[in-house]
Amino acid sequence: MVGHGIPVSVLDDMLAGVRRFHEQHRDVKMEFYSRDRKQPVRFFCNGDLLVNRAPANWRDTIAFDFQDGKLDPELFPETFREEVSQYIRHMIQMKKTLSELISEALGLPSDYLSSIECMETESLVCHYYPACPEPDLTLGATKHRDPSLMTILLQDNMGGLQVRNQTQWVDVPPLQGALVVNIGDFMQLITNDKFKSVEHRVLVGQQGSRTSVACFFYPSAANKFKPYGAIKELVSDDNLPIYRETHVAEFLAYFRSKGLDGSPTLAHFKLA
Ligand SMILES: O=C(O)CCC(=O)C(=O)O
Ligand SMILES: [Fe+2]
Repeated sequence: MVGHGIPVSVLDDMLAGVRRFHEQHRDVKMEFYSRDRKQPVRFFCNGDLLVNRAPANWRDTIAFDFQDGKLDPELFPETFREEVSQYIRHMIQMKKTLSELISEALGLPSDYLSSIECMETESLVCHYYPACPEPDLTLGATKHRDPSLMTILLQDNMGGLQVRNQTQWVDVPPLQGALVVNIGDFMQLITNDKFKSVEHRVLVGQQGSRTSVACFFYPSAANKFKPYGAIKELVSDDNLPIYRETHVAEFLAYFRSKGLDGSPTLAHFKLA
């Protein structure tokens, strides 16, 4: 979908900021290095390394965890503080619009998804995929489905993102000024398969590095342990719930315990 309402310069500034951060000397970035998820701003390499038996992800990431849209900008690296602040404001705006559109597409009142507070918290991850001398031996990101409700993705002009359509991997070519919106597994769970999450991966290139920014939306911090299951209006006697209820804390813990190994998260929550 085209990022209407978001000036292209905001997207370009964000990508340039992400690149600036990652291309600094390692010592500067190490100030933010952490593998502790409790750190709301953290820089790490190959996030999955310690759990995943699949090939390593050829990328570095700086992540920002916003709780209900809030995170003190003082914690952001100065290198792109303004860009992150501006970008997240636009993401929250766009989330509101998409939340209404998705609610309507489900045949529900437009404020339905906002009323159940399922997309109040944002996790913003800013990736850098270095050029790889032997790109056939690895992947930028191994195949996975996002565990979020929805993800808004911004990519630079290098290409490499692919989505799975049945048995084929299909390129998602970069388009300046455009954002990609992915449905995540938690949305599939609450919509009882009406909206399906998309499997995707990122190839690495030999020529030049790639930057991208993914904004994942999750339930409000206050609802971390609130059970979510199939939306009542979407189930009936001939359309029974497919998955058991779960809360986002459990869902993410399960997702993280297996890493980006490509195995389906939702299978674990399926009712017999
Ligand atoms: O870099 C990309 O285009 C995709 C990143 C991604 O899939 C993720 O962070 O979950
Ligand atoms: Fe993803």
